[in-house]
Parts: sequence; structure tokens; C-alpha cells
Amino acid sequence: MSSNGNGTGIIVTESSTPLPEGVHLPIYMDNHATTPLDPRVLEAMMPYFTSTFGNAASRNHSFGWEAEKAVENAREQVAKLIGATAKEIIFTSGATESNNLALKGIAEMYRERGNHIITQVTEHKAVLDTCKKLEKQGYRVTYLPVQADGLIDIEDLKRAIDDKTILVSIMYANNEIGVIQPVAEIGKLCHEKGILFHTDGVQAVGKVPVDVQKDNIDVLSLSGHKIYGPKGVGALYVRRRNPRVQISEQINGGGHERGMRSGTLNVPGIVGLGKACEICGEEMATEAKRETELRDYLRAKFEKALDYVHVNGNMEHHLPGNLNMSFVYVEGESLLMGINDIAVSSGSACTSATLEPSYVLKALGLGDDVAHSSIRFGLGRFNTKAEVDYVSDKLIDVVQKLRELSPLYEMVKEGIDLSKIEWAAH
Ligand SMILES: Cc1ncc(COP(=O)(O)O)c(C=O)c1O
Ligand code: FES
Repeated sequence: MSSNGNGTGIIVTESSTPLPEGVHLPIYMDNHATTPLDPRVLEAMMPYFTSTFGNAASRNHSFGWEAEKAVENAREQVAKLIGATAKEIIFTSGATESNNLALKGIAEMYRERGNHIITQVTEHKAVLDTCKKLEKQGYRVTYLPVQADGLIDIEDLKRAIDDKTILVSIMYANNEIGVIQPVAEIGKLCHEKGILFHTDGVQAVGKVPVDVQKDNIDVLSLSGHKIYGPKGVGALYVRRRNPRVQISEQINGGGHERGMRSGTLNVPGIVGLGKACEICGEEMATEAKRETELRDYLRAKFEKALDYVHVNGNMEHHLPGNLNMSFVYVEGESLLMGINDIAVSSGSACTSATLEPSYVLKALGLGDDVAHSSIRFGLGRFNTKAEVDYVSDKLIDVVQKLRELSPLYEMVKEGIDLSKIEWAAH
């Protein structure tokens, strides 16, 4: 296997100018995809791999009791972060499983009551593909559109509800454009109509205050690796009162997690998830402020230096660390190649397995070309101002150079209306 020397798979281009202090390449600014494990989380997890390795289900010796105690402590920590009680937390292998369990488990359990589910077009694939599977099994699914700013229209939701609707699943915050949906309002509407409300809270939990009571949430998915915890562990909040939600198990076996999710518990992972939640709860307010400032600073630098750039998604209802920007009139692929020492995500096909531009950006009404020239910056706990400066300066430089070569940009500057041009077919 060839190596690029930094072990990340990212090829770092040689630079003749010395790097600013505190900047090490490559720079990771893709914290919506995953986050590094916080060293404090690792420290909490370590004993549970070696000395305290018991099976939390072993009832007749201290190894089991110690493991169980750690799991129950983590359950409290997770519950506290979202305003739930410990008994309402089910541990899973991650949010993909949580979303599957929520949707399939509710669909199956409430089949007698109805077969209609409402979601939205900009959900994560873990929700969309689960819904598609349920459609094959005879459920009806309404995929609500979003407005140009990424928010759903509550009136659309009201119109979509019918007497067979059993579940509404709308994500708390979007993983690409960072837009925060009016969750409390959606939940209130669902409760008035006697419909269950599930939210994919993966990007919001730990970043902004999430409270299952105030937000009228019945079922919520969360994931460890998006909040500086380990990968492969997550949880599902399942409301126990007003209303008591019932979920049909999707994995059968030893009856763990009150029968809702069998399988020996990942004790170190769960301990890590709990610790990650505790840290987020303690540091959320200051960290959200810090990331928001960095985010706004990054955006302001782009807007000052470049024309034809715009943000995607409503910026008032927005995650602190998210910035999704389109750099119009540059070719997406070249843009990415020009910033290959920076780990960000793009709305283009070249970074994904499926050869299509981001369906989230397209749902906002962006054309393929603009979606291709869009970049998602995901700022996180370990990003610094020096990194933000490096990233913005580099990007501005690359965009300016690419535009110098861009005939489209030149035509726009000359005042030619591109939409009126008849391009020759090829
Ligand atoms: C909004 C959203 N939902 C679900 C997931 C899946 O989470 P996990 O990686 O824990 O399965 C992700 C992560 O990619 C996400 O961003
Ligand atoms: S930018 Fe790579 S496919 Fe569009």
C-alpha cells in the first residue's frame, strides 16, 4: 500500500511558506462526519477494556456488577444531557441502528392503528432508506419538501397528516447544512394529534440544548462519535410517560435493554458515550459560543474577499460549528484538489460513492453546478482560530486562481446573463 507519510490518506502538498504557529497539516474541519475522541473520554473508557471487563448481564459476580454499575452511570449521563430519565435510554451500536429501531419498531408496533409515516427529503439516509424499506412492506411514507432555507413548512406537515398517520420523523439538525428544524413546534403538533414524534438528534445533541420535554420529543436517536465519544455506540431515547412509547425489537436474543435491543452491551463504548455526554453538557454553552464566533469569522472572511459566494441553509436556526458555502463559478473538482491539505466535505460527486450531487443541496433548489462548488465546513472542539485563518486564506487563494481560468466567471463579470445563453449541444 502506498503511503502519504501522514497516515490520513490526505495528500499534503509541499508549501514553500512556513506554516503559522499552531497549524499542523492536514487540518481536520469535518466534524459532522465524525469527531476525534476526547482524551478525557478515552481515559474513562480504558479500565473497561482490561481490568473491569465483565459482562454487564452477569448477575452472580462482582465483574458483572462493576460493568453494570458503569453502564447505569452512563445511562444517567446520557439521559441528563437530553432531559430524559435513565430508564428511557436504550444503548445501540450507533445512530443508524437507533433510526432503524425507532422507525421499524414503531411501524411494526402501531400497524393496527395506521400505516402512514411522515418524514422529509433532507433526512440522513439512515432514515430515508429505512422508510423506503417500510414502503416495500406496505407502509405509506410522505417525504415533505423543504423551503429554500432548508426548513420545513409546518403547514405542509399539517396538510400531510391523516387519520392513518402513526409517526413523524424529522431530524433536529441537518448534517450537511446545519439547519435546526422547529422541533418543539413539530412535537406539539404531533402530540395534539396523537401521533408519535421521532427525531434524529445526531448532529444537535451535545451541540445545542436538546430537551425531550420542552421539545415534545417521543423518540430520539444519538451517536457517540459525533460528540467526541467512540464510534460504534449510540442510543435511542424512548419516552415512558405521556405517551408511553412502545417499540417492537428488531434484534432478538438475550432480552437486553428491556427486550428492545438484545446483545451483550459494549461496556467501554457505553462508558465513553456517557462521559462524552457529560463533557458536552458542562461545556456546551461556552463551546457553542466559541464555534459560532469562529464560524461567523470564517464566513465573513469569504464574503469580504470573494464575490459570488453564498451560504446554504437558514443561518438563524443553525448549528454553531456548521458553515455550508457555495463558491459559484469554480469547478468543484478543481476546488477540492486545490485544498487537499484540508479535510472538509463537499456537495460534489467526487467525494462520495454515489455519483450524484448532494440531494440535500438539490432539495434547497441549488443547481448541479452550484451544488458541486459547495463546501461543508464542520468546526469542532479542537479547531483553533489559527486553523480557521489558514483554511480561509487557502480557500480564497484557490477560488481566485480558479476563477482567473474560468470563462463563466469572466462572462459574468462582463455582464453577460448566463441564463440567456444557448449552449451548443454536445
Ligand atoms: C444526521 C445523522 N443521522 C445518522 C447518522 C448515522 O450515525 P452513525 O454513524 O452513528 O450510524 C449520521 C452520521 O453520519 C448523521 O449525521
Ligand atoms: S465536482 Fe466532482 S463531480 Fe462535480
